[in-house]
Amino acid sequence: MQTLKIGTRGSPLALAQAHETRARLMQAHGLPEQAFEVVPISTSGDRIQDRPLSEAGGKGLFTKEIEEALLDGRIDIAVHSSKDMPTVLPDGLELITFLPREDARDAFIGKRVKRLADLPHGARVGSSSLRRQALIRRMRPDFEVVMFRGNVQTRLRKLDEGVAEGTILAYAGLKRLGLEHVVTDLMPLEDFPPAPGQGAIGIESRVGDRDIEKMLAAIHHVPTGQALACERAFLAALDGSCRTPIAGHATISGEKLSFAGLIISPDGTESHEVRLEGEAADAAEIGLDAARTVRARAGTKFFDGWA
Ligand SMILES: NCc1[nH]cc(CCC(=O)O)c1CC(=O)O
Repeated sequence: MQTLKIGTRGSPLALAQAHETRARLMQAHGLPEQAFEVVPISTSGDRIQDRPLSEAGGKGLFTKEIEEALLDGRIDIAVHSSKDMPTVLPDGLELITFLPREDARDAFIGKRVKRLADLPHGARVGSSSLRRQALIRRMRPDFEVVMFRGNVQTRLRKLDEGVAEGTILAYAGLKRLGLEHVVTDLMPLEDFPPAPGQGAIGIESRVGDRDIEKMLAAIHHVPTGQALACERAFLAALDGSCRTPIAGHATISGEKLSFAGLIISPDGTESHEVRLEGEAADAAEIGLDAARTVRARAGTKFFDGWA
């Protein structure tokens, strides 16, 4: 039998996610480890460390080289953090397989205090995500947000060195790395809504590759797929103005879906929220509807300021 090649980035988180995917495929199909090979691929996003990704070219930076390998047949599937995936994929590729979502919340890591709200006036908080920066400023305009990139270990070192007094990261990523012990608090979904796709591992494949599609169908988690369809439709409908921080989170309960979305100015002073419920089967329409609603609430002037 040929080995199935699983492509992903070379970061510790990407490799952990590829290994989780392999374990689920082994379990679902009764296959040995040797039936799979994890292929690490370096992307432009991994190489650019000195500026925010939103300035360097955005999300596609983490996927381009991996998608080329998938289209060339050097790998058979690609494992991604769904959050890092652009809403429009290259022709011939699809993102239709999702593993059961991990906790989607953001986590706070404080050096001296446990909670973000307990930091003293004027404290420095590290983050390079536009969404987190804006949400931090909305909660506490007195804080100074400092640029913080790099992997978890680098960020923890920066806290030790006193560059900032706290930072915010996705809880899901920390859990997958076995680092949940560094977390001092979890941010509530209501005040600090996560990015669309946060916490969900997505598996990209070639359109029409029947054997692979069948193999992946066995590990696909339907409710996560529905939540992601809603969140990604919301994001896609608002993406035109890519400097606007966007949050969106859908939860599924039986046949029902609840969605909460938010757009916020980078300085945190103006934000617009939307909440919608409906049938899980209409996930994408709910996301699109939510985007229309929030766009109408915000007015066109909202997007003009920093687009
Ligand atoms: N942009 C980096 C990125 N992409 C996915 C995760 C975490 C895992 C996830 O959300 O599934 C992270 C790190 C972070 O935001 O802290």
